[in-house]
Amino acid sequence: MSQVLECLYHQRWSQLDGLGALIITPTRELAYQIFQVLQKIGFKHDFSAGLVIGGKFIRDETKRINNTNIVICTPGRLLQHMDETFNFSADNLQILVLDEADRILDLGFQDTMNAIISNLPENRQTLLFSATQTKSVKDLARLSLKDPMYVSVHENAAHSTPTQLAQSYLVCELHQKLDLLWSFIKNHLKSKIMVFLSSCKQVKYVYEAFRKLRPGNSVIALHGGMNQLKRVDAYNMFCRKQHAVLLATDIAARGLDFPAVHWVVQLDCPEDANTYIHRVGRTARYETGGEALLILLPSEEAAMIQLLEEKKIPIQNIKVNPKRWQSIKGKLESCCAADVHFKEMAQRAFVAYLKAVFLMSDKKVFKVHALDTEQFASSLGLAFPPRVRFLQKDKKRLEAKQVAKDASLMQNVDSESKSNSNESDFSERNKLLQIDQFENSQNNEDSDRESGSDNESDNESDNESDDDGSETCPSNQKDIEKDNSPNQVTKSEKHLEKKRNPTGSTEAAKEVLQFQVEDDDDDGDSLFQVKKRIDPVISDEDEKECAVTLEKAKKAKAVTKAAVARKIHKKNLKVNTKILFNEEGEVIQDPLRTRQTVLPEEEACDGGINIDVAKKVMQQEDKVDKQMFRERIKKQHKEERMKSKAARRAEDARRKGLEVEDEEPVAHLPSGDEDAAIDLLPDPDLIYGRKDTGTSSEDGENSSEEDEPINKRARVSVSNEDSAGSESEDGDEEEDESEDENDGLTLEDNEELALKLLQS
Ligand SMILES: Nc1ncnc2c1ncn2[C@@H]1O[C@H](COP(=O)(O)OP(=O)(O)OP(=O)(O)O)[C@@H](O)[C@H]1O
Repeated sequence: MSQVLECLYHQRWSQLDGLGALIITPTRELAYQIFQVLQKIGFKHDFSAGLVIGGKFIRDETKRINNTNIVICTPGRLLQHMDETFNFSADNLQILVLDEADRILDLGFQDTMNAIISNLPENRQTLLFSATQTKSVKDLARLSLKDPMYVSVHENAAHSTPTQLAQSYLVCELHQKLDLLWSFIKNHLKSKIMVFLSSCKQVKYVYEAFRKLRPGNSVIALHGGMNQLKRVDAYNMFCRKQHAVLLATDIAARGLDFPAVHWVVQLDCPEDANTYIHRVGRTARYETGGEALLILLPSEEAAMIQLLEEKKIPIQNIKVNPKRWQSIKGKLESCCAADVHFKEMAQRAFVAYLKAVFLMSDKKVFKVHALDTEQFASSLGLAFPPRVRFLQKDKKRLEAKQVAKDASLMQNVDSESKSNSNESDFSERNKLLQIDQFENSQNNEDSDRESGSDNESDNESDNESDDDGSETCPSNQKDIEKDNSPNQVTKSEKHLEKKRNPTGSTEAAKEVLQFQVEDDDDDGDSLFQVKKRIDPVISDEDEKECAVTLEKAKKAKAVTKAAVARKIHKKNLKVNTKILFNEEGEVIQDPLRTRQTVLPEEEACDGGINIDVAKKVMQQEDKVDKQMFRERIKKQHKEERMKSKAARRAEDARRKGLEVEDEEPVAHLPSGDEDAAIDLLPDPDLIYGRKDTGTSSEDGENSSEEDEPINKRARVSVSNEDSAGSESEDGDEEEDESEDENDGLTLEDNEELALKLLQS
């Protein structure tokens, strides 16, 4: 860090010069820690510095990154800025620092780092730091280093780890690991302990389990599946605590400088000796002391210890004091029974561990088929081991290999035993059993030599390692059980069965409760999650039926209206129609639903739809609709009028008897009001129309449209009358009465009456 500050200071670097130093780290925590150190030691400088890591708001960074002199970052986020941030330039870069350089340059970051390096100027100083530095020429070439200088602290030292670090290992079975950890924590309550596990899901589960069981020391979790704020919180909390337990994945293995860590416990075996060195490096830092404990499985011990010795790591074997042993298996079982989420976490942890072991490249150390999965599941509190598909597939692959070997051997045996053709099935079966046993013992020897051995072969290796190692392993009993277990017989029977029926159904399909494994994106470290699935026990017939139904369901397409219409049209099907009947049983024709227009062009269309003709038909139909609508409204109005007229007449008759006052319209005329008088004159149109409409209305026929202006005019006159002070009711009466009057007058009478009125 001081080198970076010094370099820029000597060059009189200013904010206007842009990016001068770039520090890249593999984890966010490490970047955060370096940033904190930079703040401490560089606060008197004028340089601007920025922490550019994932899990933060990129918009804030985008605004500032162009004016930042020292950027501390993780590779992914830096590349994102290089790709997306306008004007981001590293052209003036003076110094590039790769912390934990071997990790940064390994396969996981290869593409990202290549892209980043291609954006950097070649003339720069490059500093690589790591406790396990890469000397790979290929890696150095990628960085375009000229005359690189290698500086090492431990190059000629007797050991590659600090002398003040006490290192030990103990061997225990997989199903005893959690009890061991619990016992260890309970016996070191005043210590600051870091515990390394191989996957996020294991960290999650163990954290949750210990949170429930309360060991008496603070338990903190740190893994890649947590959001950034929680990660920073966990980091800071563990830094502050005098004694606590940090459960972590390898994101905490490198570079992090937690103060005064007493113990580093590696509950799961590190992937290689380098990872071991980085993990134990979290304790015994600078001049302080510390202790490291490595937990190994019997199947891991020999190969791992050999790797550590090759790396000059002094480590001694220790044994557990059985008096201090505490088991939490029962408690975990009850937690799983009480809390389904906890149980699911246990299932995920189970699968994640197996996956981690399965994916390890060093098959001499990591033998996934050597693991006793049933006991492991039970130690996590699970009643049944979840189904792990990748393991099953791998087992099947190995079994198929085995069967092929058996078959070839059987052929030889058959040819030899042709002379004894009268042998019974029973003796043949016995022979097969013997051959099987012979084969197994052969394979055991082979698989001990090979990496990724078969599970059947691991009993012996277990025995060997038990002899070497832990007191806690009840291996003898287990082996006896295994020897007498139905598995051996089942396997030879399976061979026989397979010989008879090579395509026979799998036993796995008939398990009652199984789980399937799927990809999981939310976790950085592990890729799989457990999904609960219940496979009912089904007969072959049911299975066939199911298969047929599924096949049909797959073939069936979604039915659309258009598809139905096409089908109807193709098959000339007649669609159902709705017919209404009245009480007499006659069909009620609904004119709105029947089409009125038939065009000759339409008949010429032979199937299909002619758009132009259809338009014409629609226009015609539209006219018909309008006409029908008008008629319906008129009819309604007329009915209303007739009703109100009848009501008024009845009222009038009640008041005045049957007398009709002829002079009434004139009597209501206001004197001197010419316009009003003219308005009140009988309209010839009205009179003529009245004659027609009057009769027609009497006949119950619809009145014509021309009635409307007449009525309007009559209404206007009434309103004028109203404005002159007369009662509206009377006006209405006048209109109606005049109508009645006019009905009895001839044209000549009306004309005469009009002239008289004009003269007056
Ligand atoms: N000269 C020094 N004086 C006092 N303390 C120092 C000195 N150098 C380093 N330290 C302390 O030693 C500890 C480890 O230092 P640092 O983190 O730089 O080591 P490292 O080699 O980078 O470790 P790692 O390989 O884990 O990243 C830190 O707590 C740091 O403060």
